[in-house]
Amino acid sequence: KQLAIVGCPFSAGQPKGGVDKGPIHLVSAGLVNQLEALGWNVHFDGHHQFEDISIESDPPIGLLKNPRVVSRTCEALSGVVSEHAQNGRLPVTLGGDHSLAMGTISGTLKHFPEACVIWVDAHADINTTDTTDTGNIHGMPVSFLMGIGSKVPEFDWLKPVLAANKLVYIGLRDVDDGEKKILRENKIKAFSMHEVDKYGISKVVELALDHVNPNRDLPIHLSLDVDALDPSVTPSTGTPVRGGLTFREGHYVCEAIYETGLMIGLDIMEVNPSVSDTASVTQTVAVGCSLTRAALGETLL
Ligand SMILES: N[C@@H](CCCCC(O)O)C(=O)O
Ligand SMILES: [Mn+2]
Ligand SMILES: [Mn+2]
Ligand SMILES: [Mn+2]
Repeated sequence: KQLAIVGCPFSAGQPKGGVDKGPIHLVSAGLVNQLEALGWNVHFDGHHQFEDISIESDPPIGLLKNPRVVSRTCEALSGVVSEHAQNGRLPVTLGGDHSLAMGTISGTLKHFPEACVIWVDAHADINTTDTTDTGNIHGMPVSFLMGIGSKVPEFDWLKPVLAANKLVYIGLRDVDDGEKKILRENKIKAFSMHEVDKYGISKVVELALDHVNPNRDLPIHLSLDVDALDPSVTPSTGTPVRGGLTFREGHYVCEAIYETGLMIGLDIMEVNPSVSDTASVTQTVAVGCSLTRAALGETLL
């Protein structure tokens, strides 16, 4: 069992400093040893300093902030991730903000074009250049991966690789009006916190898999934003939203996806060790590590 930890100190998809330090905190909390203890052969060749991608100037394009840095970083990340997948290593990307998913998901889908994506998040991250209110590209990766909305030439390298029927959300509770319209128009399946309350998390995971992976024969890319969990569980993140997944619900999702034996890509995103006090940071980093372990085979018995 081979995996590669791809540490991505990156924050240009959103305005808050600190999320670039997420990967460093996760690794220094012992994640490599923890995964080796689960029997994984872990490839970790240090954090990829994508941010040394020198951009002389990166003025906004419309509302979009840092578009060139985000685009070039994701393009480089896509190559790193697909190379690991090519070499039989499961890429585990540690963010960094969620705009990086343009790189991770295009990278894994290059090698596993029939893969489905399970997006665990408080947010849909599917704004387009026309619908974004903030211009923060971490709120937009899914629209770029699906080729929805007006083209942005800087992102021409990213071809539409994700079909609506291969995407499913779990944990949504803070979706912009423009995004709600996009979800409806594209018939994208989403299990919000209302459905989690209504059906319970195990039924939600089963229904989500039934939708994108009915025969349980397609590879799965799990893209997890730690803000999917309640802020009482993962407080140190840039866009916290009340009413999220409990500690156990978050871990159940990861455990259940591991149990399918189909996971070929994992993203652990939006840990921001600069948000909140030390105790909150320590807790959030510890939960990030335990979610990662749960997605990679750690069991309670
Ligand atoms: N929908 C908001 C918030 C996005 C939050 C992004 C996070 O989920 O990665 C925006 O577009 O700025
Ligand atoms: Mn490497
Ligand atoms: Mn997100
Ligand atoms: Mn989010």
